[in-house]
Amino acid sequence: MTQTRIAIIGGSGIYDIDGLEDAAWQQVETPWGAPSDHILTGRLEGVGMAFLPRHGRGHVHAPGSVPYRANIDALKRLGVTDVISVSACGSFREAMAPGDFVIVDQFIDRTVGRAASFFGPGCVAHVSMAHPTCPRLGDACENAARDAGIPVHRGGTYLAMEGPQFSTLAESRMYREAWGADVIGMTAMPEAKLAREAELCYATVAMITDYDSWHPDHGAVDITQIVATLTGNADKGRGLVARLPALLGTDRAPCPHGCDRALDHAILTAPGARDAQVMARLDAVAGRVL
Ligand SMILES: CSC[C@H]1O[C@H](OP(=O)(O)O)[C@H](O)[C@@H]1O
Ligand SMILES: Nc1ncnc2[nH]cnc12
Repeated sequence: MTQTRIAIIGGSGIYDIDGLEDAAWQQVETPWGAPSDHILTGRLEGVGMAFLPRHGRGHVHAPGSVPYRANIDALKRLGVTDVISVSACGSFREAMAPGDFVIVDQFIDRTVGRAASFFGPGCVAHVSMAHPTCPRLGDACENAARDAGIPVHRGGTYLAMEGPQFSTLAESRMYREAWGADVIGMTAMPEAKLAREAELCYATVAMITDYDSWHPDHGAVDITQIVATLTGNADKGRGLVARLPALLGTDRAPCPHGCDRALDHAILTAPGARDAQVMARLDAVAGRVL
């Protein structure tokens, strides 16, 4: 039986978590460069935890320059089994109001130019992204949010835009009306793709901060309002995280949805045709099958 290790990737406004026993910020090196920051490790109710601020402490990484591959590799290297990605998001639905949380289950990837795979020439792999988030982890996030009294919606499609500018009104209407997206952010892709390649269970918790620009009563997105909403929701985020260890437990059975076996039939490059240098970089991410 594997030991559970829960990672929280903190989004905008979340640069630290408190309450960890044996807390220490650890520097982790990866073949993909340095992660966004050192990683805070420790234990919560006997369960191993790791916290990584996606934009770095002080918010130094823009959505397009977050080192997504290094971040996921570093978490895998630390023995993480489950990744909960927390993201400040705009909402395309009246009912998903600022202050609410949405447990996202689908993504539309509109990012461009970000390194979106650990694989490539020398070792080619294709994983399924049909169901990009882990329902078991989604259950834990939903239950943790409900226990903490947070208004939570289960299921939603996250439109990942490139940014850093917010959407035009025409884009906002298109994403909402024609594409059926529910929330919008700038960072869940390629993070979710990389987590799947690294065989990690992954869930996104969208913290709604605004109505983007489509809503006739709310006008354009305003970063001041976003930050105020985020600050006001910090306790909710803490409440959700605090409940996760009890819900996930210390011993982790294989994922019933197969997230931890995503590479079983994914690698196409014949063993004799694989590039040794490329293979060396995949030691943490794909070591189980290489
Ligand atoms: C602070 S508004 C825009 C910024 O916030 C979100 O970041 P994260 O997903 O890391 O919480 C959004 O994706 C943008 O990067
Ligand atoms: N409206 C919005 N668009 C993109 N990212 C966001 N993060 C928070 N609000 C957002």
